[in-house]
Order: sequence, then structure tokens, then C-alpha cells
Amino acid sequence: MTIYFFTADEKPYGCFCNFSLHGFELDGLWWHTSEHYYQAKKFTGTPHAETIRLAKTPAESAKLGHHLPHRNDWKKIKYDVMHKAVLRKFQTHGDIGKILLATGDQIIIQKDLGDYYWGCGKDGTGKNYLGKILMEVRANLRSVNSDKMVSLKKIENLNYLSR
Ligand SMILES: Nc1nc(O)c(N)c(N[C@@H]2O[C@H](COP(=O)(O)O)[C@@H](O)[C@H]2O)n1
Repeated sequence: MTIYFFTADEKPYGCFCNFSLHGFELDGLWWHTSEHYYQAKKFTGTPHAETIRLAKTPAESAKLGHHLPHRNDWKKIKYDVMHKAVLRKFQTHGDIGKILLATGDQIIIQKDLGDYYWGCGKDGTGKNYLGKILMEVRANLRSVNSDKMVSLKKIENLNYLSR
């Protein structure tokens, strides 16, 4: 099955949306949402970055991010910026990490009809990079969890041997 998401209020996958209210600390600062982080990074080193970080809602941060002239290298770095934000969001909030892990190996698609980069676009030919990032983050969480299981098993074995 394929999982589609778009707005933050959908259950159970609204938490995949960057507008979902799951804050985190990153680069030494607190971010209300992954959207705030992503939009602010368009303006690193300028006062706009802080204005966007403090925006009251993710929609407001996006509005500001869309209307101001951003850094020249933005196209080159925006995928990595998004990846960093989404990874930290799911590392910070175990409850939504579980929702993401519970999707198994299903394809995740951001059904944004107007966005051919982060979403699938109107005709489904979009790159769906946000969906791809979510699947990468899912793989990361999975491997961290399996490492923890291996460590736990090692500790159990050591305890057994020392008896
Ligand atoms: N839920 C939702 N509502 C909107 O109005 C949106 N535009 C999006 N898409 C998100 O917007 C960001 C794209 O920003 P740029 O166009 O690159 O500045 C990104 O977070 C999309 O997931 N989602």
C-alpha cells in the first residue's frame, strides 16, 4: 500500500507534514516545527532567519520564506536542510517515530498537488522528495533500534556469563 499525507491535522499521518507541531532543538536553537527550520535556513546570517524562527505558525514561517529573497546556494542545499530537520523531529518525538516505523516498507508520498519537488504534483510525476526523506529517516530509526537490540542482547549475555 502507498501512504499519502498532506496536512498536519490528518490522522494518523499528519505528523509527517512539516507543519505538524513537533518542536526540536537544532543548531543550538529551538524550532517550533520543521517548516520553521527549513524556511529560516533560506536566510542564514540575516535578521530574517530569526524573524522566521519566531513566526507564530508554520504557515506564517512559510509565507515569510516565500516572499523574501533567499541565499544564492539555496537550491543546492535545501534537500540536506530538510533532511536534517525531519530527522531531528523524529529523533526528538518517540511517539511519531513509532508511527513512522509502523509504516514498514510502504511508500510514503506527500500529496501536494502544487509541488513537484517536495510532493508528487498534480499528475503524480513530482519528485516527492519529502516522502523520500521520510523513508530515509524511517530506515535510520530502524537501524538505530536494531543496534539498541544488539547492545541489549550483548548486555544480557554478559549478565548471564557473570552469574
Ligand atoms: N501542509 C502543507 N501546506 C502547505 O501550504 C504547503 N506549502 C506544504 N508544503 C510544504 O511547504 C514547504 C515547501 O516550501 P518551499 O516551496 O520549498 O519554500 C515544504 O515543507 C513542503 O512540505 N505543506
